[in-house]
Amino acid sequence: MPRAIICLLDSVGIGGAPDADHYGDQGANTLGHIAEWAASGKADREGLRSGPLIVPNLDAMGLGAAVKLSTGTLPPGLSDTPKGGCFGVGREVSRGKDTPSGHWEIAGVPVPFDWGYFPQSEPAFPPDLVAALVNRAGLPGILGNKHASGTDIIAALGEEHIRTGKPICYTSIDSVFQIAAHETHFGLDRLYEVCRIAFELTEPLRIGRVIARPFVGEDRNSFRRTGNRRDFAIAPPEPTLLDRNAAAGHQVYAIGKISDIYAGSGVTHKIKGTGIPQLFDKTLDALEMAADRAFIMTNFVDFDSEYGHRRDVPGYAAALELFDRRLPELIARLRHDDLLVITADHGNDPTWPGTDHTREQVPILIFSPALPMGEIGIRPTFADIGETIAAWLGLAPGRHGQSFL
Ligand SMILES: O=P(O)(O)O[C@H]1O[C@H](CO)[C@@H](O)[C@H]1O
Ligand SMILES: [Mn+2]
Ligand SMILES: [Mn+2]
Repeated sequence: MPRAIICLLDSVGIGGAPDADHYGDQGANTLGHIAEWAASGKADREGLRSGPLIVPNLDAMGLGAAVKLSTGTLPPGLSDTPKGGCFGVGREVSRGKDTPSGHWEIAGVPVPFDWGYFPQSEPAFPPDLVAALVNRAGLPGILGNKHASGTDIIAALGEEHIRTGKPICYTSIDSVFQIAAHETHFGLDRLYEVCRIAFELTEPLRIGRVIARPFVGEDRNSFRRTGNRRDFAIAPPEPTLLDRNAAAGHQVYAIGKISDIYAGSGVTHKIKGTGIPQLFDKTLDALEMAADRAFIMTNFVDFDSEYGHRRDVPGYAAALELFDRRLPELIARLRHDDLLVITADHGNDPTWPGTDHTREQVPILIFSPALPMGEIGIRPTFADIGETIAAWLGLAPGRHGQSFL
């Protein structure tokens, strides 16, 4: 009996989105640029990695071929002849280049509305929203109130936050309201409670997520965000693949950020984890436990949060190489009729200006011992991924997308 697994490499885009220019992202190519920089020695970091990007296992599944299909150019060091599985390219129809938009569409539900966003001007948040938050959460005020990189703003305002007890509120070009606060000086539970109130206040503005960003350390040189991040997210507007599989009585394993991204909907087994090695281990554990017709989905967030937003090319390259080294362990554990999909939700080109996501197409790499090699072309919506898995698991077709098998 079949099972299906998605390893979602958060932000590992492969360029080529036809609407990239609407976002100022024409030419962005997360994977392609990392490979180029690595090949020219610009992704070297002592003690971490050096030289060309080494990802033979992803490449054997068609990563290089997918980038070539997406952009017309084969990145240096990659191959355009896969050794197994099916490869293709996913194109997003949802207008947001954010994590929920990408994930929901992958699970069969393109986002039919425009998210709310906060302006680049300062203050970024409407005064009545701030007043309501301060009042309801009993806060002495807030800090930040602007677009920012999360690590930069903690370095800049963390000491003042500890002194004043005012949480640091910031946003980005995504539909987010983020709150950074110290785990002990402010308190983790208090931070979550402030976020819960903020979520109630921002939901009518169609803000996709309120994100708790706890950190530790005593000064700007030692502040460090912890794994206790929590996302308070709007629920998808229609039943996703997760809901459909759970409603059919089958298991749905949500590993890492997945449960938060779908607001817990359709999740039967929520598994926490941080960092690529641990998330990989949890994926192997889930595969061990998973019953027939189970769906397992893991979000590997570090590509995005630790390296893409931080514009850290060597770090991103090393993370790809780490994932690639582990991949054979997963493939070796697949049963005959298990289906593995490796894909991404958007781009976050670490060579691009700024610190935000980039509008890109994504790789779709599919492997099953039961599946012959093939190419599935450029798919007009990420929802084709969800429909393929739905068909594989024996679910009725959904409203969006088509199976490519
Ligand atoms: O700079 P940090 O706090 O990592 O924020 C990033 O993380 C958010 C959620 O993925 C994005 O909207 C982006 O702003
Ligand atoms: Mn993402
Ligand atoms: Mn991100």
